[in-house]
Amino acid sequence: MSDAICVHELCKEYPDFSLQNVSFCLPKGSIMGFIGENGAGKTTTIKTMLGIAKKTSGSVKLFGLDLADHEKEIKNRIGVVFDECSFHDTLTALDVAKILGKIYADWDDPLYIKYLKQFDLPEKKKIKEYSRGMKMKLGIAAALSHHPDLLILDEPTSGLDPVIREEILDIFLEFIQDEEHSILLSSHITSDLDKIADYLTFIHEGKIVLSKSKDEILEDLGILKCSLEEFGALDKTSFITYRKNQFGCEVLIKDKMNFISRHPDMIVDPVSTESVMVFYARGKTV
Ligand SMILES: Nc1ncnc2c1ncn2[C@@H]1O[C@H](COP(=O)(O)OP(=O)(O)OP(=O)(O)O)[C@@H](O)[C@H]1O
Repeated sequence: MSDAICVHELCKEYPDFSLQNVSFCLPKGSIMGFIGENGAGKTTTIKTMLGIAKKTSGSVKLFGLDLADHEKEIKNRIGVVFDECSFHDTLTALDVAKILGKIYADWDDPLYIKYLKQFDLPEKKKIKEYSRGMKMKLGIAAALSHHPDLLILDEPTSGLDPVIREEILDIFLEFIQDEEHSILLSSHITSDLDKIADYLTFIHEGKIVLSKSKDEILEDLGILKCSLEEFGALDKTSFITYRKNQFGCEVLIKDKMNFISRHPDMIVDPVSTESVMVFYARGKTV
């Protein structure tokens, strides 16, 4: 299986923040959830990958090609949505079609109009009169309407109600059905990622802390609740982080099956995407 995205040791320096050797690959035909707390570096990674922000070092391949050498081809094959609306707010949805029709070789007006109707977006209303959710839906409609092979979406479902979120997640799932299309989706709404992501990449303070298939993560990791005495007796290599609370300790265990076989008396609960994010962001290491 070839990769739609392959990021290798990507670095970006801002005065108060640095992206440090970010590496991950997204196999073609799959959805990757890109997760991290506010300010972890998700948008910076996406902007640096796309050349919108200049990288300090590292390499990015999209469809196996270098962006610098194949910019036009690559940009035609990608649909991008950022959490802030990228269209000027005096435009209407129809104006957007006129502009994008000139930019993208495969722009599909009938498909765009179909999405406007499906998402209940008025064609002639100015974007400044759209709600936040409507602007987000417009961005998604526009990104899908030039038949991209890859969607890169920064918080695409934030600001949307659960009904339209589910509809959009279904569209994303349909999009990857032919195994040629892929999606990188950053989100705080971990329940959305639980539903649709095949791979999860966690970023914390500018570094990738975990990037694996969701199934592997769910099989490998577990949460142990134990007393402080029990925690003190644990083999320190058996866990990743821990959090103390008023009752004792919660511990993010790795190689869960092996741990359970060595500690049959202890109860290890399954992890969720959200709990893994919180353990990496707020848990302590030894
Ligand atoms: N143009 C910029 N100049 C300087 N610093 C920046 C710039 N853009 C982002 N940063 C800093 O980089 C850090 C990471 O920001 P980024 O937007 O990538 O985080 P994020 O994970 O997308 O967060 P959120 O979930 O809140 O959108 C922040 O500390 C931010 O202040």
